[in-house]
Amino acid sequence: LVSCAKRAKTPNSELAVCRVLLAELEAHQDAWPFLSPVKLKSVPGYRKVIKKPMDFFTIKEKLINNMYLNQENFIIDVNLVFDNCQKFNEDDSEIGQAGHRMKRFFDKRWTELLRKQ
Ligand SMILES: Cn1cc(C(=O)NCCCNC(=O)c2ccc(F)cc2)ccc1=O
Repeated sequence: LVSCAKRAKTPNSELAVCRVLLAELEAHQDAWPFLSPVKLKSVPGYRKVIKKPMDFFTIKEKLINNMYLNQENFIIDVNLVFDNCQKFNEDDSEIGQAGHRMKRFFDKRWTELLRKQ
């Protein structure tokens, strides 16, 4: 028998993992700084320092509107949230600490979910 070709992951099954993971990020107790876009008018300097703002609500919108072609683009946006946070906030600040905890959580869950696929 010819061995069946490795089943290609269809984009929607790839993105299903992204939806699961985003829901877990949003439910995390340290998610509060990232749930909505940083208010550029009320956070002095943010607009100048952070060239590509990103947040979990925007990521959810992009998932719903099929703006991610694959998991990679989703991961890039999630990491943008954490990279922006590290750039703008001191490591020992409230928001800086939340960002480090959220990044550790994301990295752990992503590898767990990917190993399962
Ligand atoms: C990532 N980042 C966030 C802020 C920031 O000021 N973010 C808003 C905090 C206030 N938002 C809340 O407290 C909140 C939001 C939603 C919710 F469901 C419960 C509480 C500033 C710099 C920065 O780099």
